[in-house]
Amino acid sequence: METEEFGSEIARRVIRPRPSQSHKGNYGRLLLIGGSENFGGAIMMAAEAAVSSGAGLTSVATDPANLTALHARVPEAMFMDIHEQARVLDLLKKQDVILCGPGLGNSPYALELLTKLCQLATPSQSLVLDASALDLLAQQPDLLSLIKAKQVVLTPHQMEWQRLSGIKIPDQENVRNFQVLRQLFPKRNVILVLKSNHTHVYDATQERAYLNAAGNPGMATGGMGDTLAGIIAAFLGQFGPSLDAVLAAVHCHSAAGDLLYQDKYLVRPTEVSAMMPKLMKRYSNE
Ligand SMILES: NC(=O)C1=CN([C@@H]2O[C@H](COP(=O)(O)OP(=O)(O)OC[C@H]3O[C@@H](n4cnc5c(N)ncnc54)[C@H](O)[C@@H]3O)[C@@H](O)[C@H]2O)[C@@H](O)CC1
Ligand SMILES: Nc1ncnc2c1ncn2[C@@H]1O[C@H](COP(=O)(O)OP(=O)(O)O)[C@@H](O)[C@H]1O
Ligand SMILES: [Mg+2]
Repeated sequence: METEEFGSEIARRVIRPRPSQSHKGNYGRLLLIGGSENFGGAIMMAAEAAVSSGAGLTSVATDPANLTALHARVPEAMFMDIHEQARVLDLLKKQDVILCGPGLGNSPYALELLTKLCQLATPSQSLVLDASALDLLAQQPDLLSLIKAKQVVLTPHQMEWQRLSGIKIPDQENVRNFQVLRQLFPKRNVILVLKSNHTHVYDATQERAYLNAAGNPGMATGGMGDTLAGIIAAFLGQFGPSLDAVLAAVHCHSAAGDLLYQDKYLVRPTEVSAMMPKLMKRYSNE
């Protein structure tokens, strides 16, 4: 099975100049769910990435311990107490994109909320599942059959994919990944972003595999995946739920990292977010 390499061409195609006649409602309503008391940074980095990548409206359902830091770091984002379940589920209904998982943890409440999310996400919504959400699904794979969302994007690193798919890291090649995706998602409305130093993207609809040409080892820093998840959510909300939007997000995340790596030994995830507006402007004009 062939693997197609992708680079900046996809970002140039997806990211277009914004029309004057537009408002925040046109660029995606996002709900980000995650950030336990101990892992608040993960959902804050995802929120910062989403806002910096052009999301129209970003809400964050997280532990109240993170409220002050979230507002100090990303005042553009709206806060909701993750424990107020009825309010979170009500807010969920009004979203274009829901990202669940960064720093969520694996508490019984996290599993309860993820279960409701799988049940309630509608066919007009996109769902991005990352980090703890993937580990919870590895424990309860039956939840996947509840999902009615239009588009599901899974963003595991290799260890998370091993837990969810049962495929050991050295064996995570194209054919086996597609076999598991078919089993987990009979409707095949899923895109797998399998993260590593050579991130691959698997589109289950077309059964095609793509290889990200950009990226560097300076990006091997905690929070870099949380940042990617926020960028993917923002691109889905703003450019529509498509494979191209996901590929463009994966490319931009790595390309921003490569620009920073030119004169820095390491790349901080928050610097990648800060680079996004400039990078998107450049691609939109090319
Ligand atoms: N500042 C924060 O609050 C952060 C919180 N985080 C959260 O911490 C929780 C646990 O996530 P982790 O990913 O740390 O834990 P995991 O236990 O899922 O995976 C991490 C381990 O997997 C192994 N591994 C093998 N191949 C890998 C690959 N290609 N990429 C990455 N790891 C690979 C590594 O040994 C690594 O230590 C998640 O909820 C996550 O969102 C992390 O995102 C880091 C930052
Ligand atoms: N050596 C590397 N080369 C290129 N990209 C890397 C490298 N190491 C990590 N990355 C990227 O950083 C991100 C790490 O994601 P993840 O492990 O989920 O981080 P976290 O959960 O800490 O936010 C992925 O997008 C991955 O492709
Ligand atoms: Mg991660």
